[in-house]
Amino acid sequence: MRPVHQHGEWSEAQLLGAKAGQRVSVVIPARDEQDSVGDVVARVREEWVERHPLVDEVIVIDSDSKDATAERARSAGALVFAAAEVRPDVGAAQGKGEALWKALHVVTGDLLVFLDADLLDWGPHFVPGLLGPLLTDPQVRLVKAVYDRPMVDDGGRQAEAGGRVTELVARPLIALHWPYLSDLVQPLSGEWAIRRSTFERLSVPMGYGVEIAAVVDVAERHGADAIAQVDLGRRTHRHHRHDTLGPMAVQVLAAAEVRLGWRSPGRRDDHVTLVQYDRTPTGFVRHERHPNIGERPPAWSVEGYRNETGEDLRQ
Ligand SMILES: O=c1ccn([C@@H]2O[C@H](COP(=O)(O)OP(=O)(O)O[C@H]3O[C@H](CO)[C@@H](O)[C@H](O)[C@H]3O)[C@@H](O)[C@H]2O)c(=O)[nH]1
Ligand SMILES: O=C(O)[C@H](O)COP(=O)(O)O
Repeated sequence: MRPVHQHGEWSEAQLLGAKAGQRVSVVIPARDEQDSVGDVVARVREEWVERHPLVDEVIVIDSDSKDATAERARSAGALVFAAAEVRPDVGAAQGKGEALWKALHVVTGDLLVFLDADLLDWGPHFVPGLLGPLLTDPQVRLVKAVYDRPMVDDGGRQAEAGGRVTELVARPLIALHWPYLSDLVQPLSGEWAIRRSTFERLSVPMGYGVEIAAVVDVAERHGADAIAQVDLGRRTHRHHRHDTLGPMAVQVLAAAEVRLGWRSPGRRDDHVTLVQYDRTPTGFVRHERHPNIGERPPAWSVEGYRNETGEDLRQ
C-alpha cells in the first residue's frame, strides 16, 4: 500500500528550506462561492503568505460566477481572473477543469496547489501538507489529499459518509481498469498539488473529470509512485443535490473512457444529454442536462503558451 503521509511530517523550516528558489501558487477555482471563498483565501494568505513565506501567490479563477465570488475573493487578497477572460483566443467553456487549465496561463508558480472554494471544515495546514512530498521527494509529481469527509446536513448533523461519486463511480472504475491505483484513499479529492511542468503536459477534461484524468495520466506516464497522498484530517464541503451528481458522474466516466481508448478527447463544445425525471401530479416530467465532456489539449502545445521562464515549450 502506498504510504499515507501525515500533514505535520515536515517542519515549516524544512519546507521553506526545500522551497529554495521555487515559486508556489495556490489556485482556487470558484463558481458561485461567495459564502466561502473569502475565508479560504484569507486563511491561506494569513498563514502562508504573511506569516510564513511558503506561498507566492493566491489566485482565484472565477468560473462564470453570477454572485459576488470575484469581489469577495479580491477583498480577501486574492488575484482574481475570470476564466472566460484568460486566453480569449482559445475560447471559453464551463467547468472546474477549464478553470484549472486556464490557471496554467496566468500562474507564475513551479508548484501548484489546488483548493476547492466551498470548503467549510478545513484548515490552512492543507497547504504545507500538500506541498510536503513535492518539496522533499523529486520523484513525486502529484499529491492527493486524504481526509475524512462526513456528509453534513443543513442543520450541521452528520449523516453518513460523503463522497458519493467517489464511492459509486471512481472507485469502481479504478477497480476495473486501474487496480494499481486502488490504494488512493481519495482519488477525487479536490485538494491536490502538482508540478506545473507535469500539469502543463496533460490533456485536461473541462469538467469534473479533471481529477480522475490527472491521477490516471500521471500514473501511466510517470509510474504510480509519482503520486503521493497526505492525510489532512477532516474536510467538509457544500454537498450537491443528488440530481447534480449525475452530470459529475458522466464527466468522470467520460474522462475514464478517453483514458481507456474508448473515445477520443472531445472538443470544447462536446456535450452529452443526461435525462432525469421528476414526478408531478400529472405524470413524469423529463429534464435534460448537458454535461460538457470536452478536454483541453496539454497547455504547452497551445500556441502562445509560456512557462514561468518565458520559454516557448511547444515541441
Ligand atoms: O464549473 C465549475 C464547477 C465547479 N467549480 C469549482 O470547483 C470546486 C469543486 O466543485 P464542487 O462542485 O464543489 O465539487 P465537489 O462536489 O466538491 O466534487 C468533488 O469531486 C469532483 C470530481 O472529481 C472534484 O472536481 C471536486 O474538486 C471534488 O471536491 C469548487 O470550488 C467549485 O466552485 C468551478 O470552478 N467551476
Ligand atoms: O467526491 C464526490 O464523490 C462528490 O463530490 C460527492 O461528494 P458528497 O457525497 O460528499 O457530496
